Amino acid sequence: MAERLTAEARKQALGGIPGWTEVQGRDAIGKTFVFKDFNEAFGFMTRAALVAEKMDHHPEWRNVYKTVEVVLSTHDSGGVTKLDIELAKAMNAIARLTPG
Ligand SMILES: C[C@H](O)[C@H](O)[C@H]1CNC2=NC(N)=NC(=O)C2=N1
Repeated sequence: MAERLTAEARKQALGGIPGWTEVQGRDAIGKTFVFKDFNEAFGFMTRAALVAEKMDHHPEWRNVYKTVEVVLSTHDSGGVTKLDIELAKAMNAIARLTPG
């Protein structure tokens, strides 16, 4: 099982992934992506879902029209691990290919 990052390691990792912040009240990270329209938002989710499934690491997320709210946490470990950081980076890379 992946190990939870220390608060310090989490903070440092977040510094390298623009837009991601700590979720208040739980050991998780989050980002709200805003795209041009629903098509772009859902395209992002489709691409991200394929990566998540390949990683066997799955997001908590909510889509309303062109906005996708994402929360990442490693449920098996009860907090943020390197898997969440990897998926967050992958999502940022995918979002760059999905113009908002
Ligand atoms: C059995 C399977 O590998 C686990 O349940 C995986 C699936 N996807 C997961 N996703 C997330 N975000 N956290 C997990 O702990 C997790 N565990």
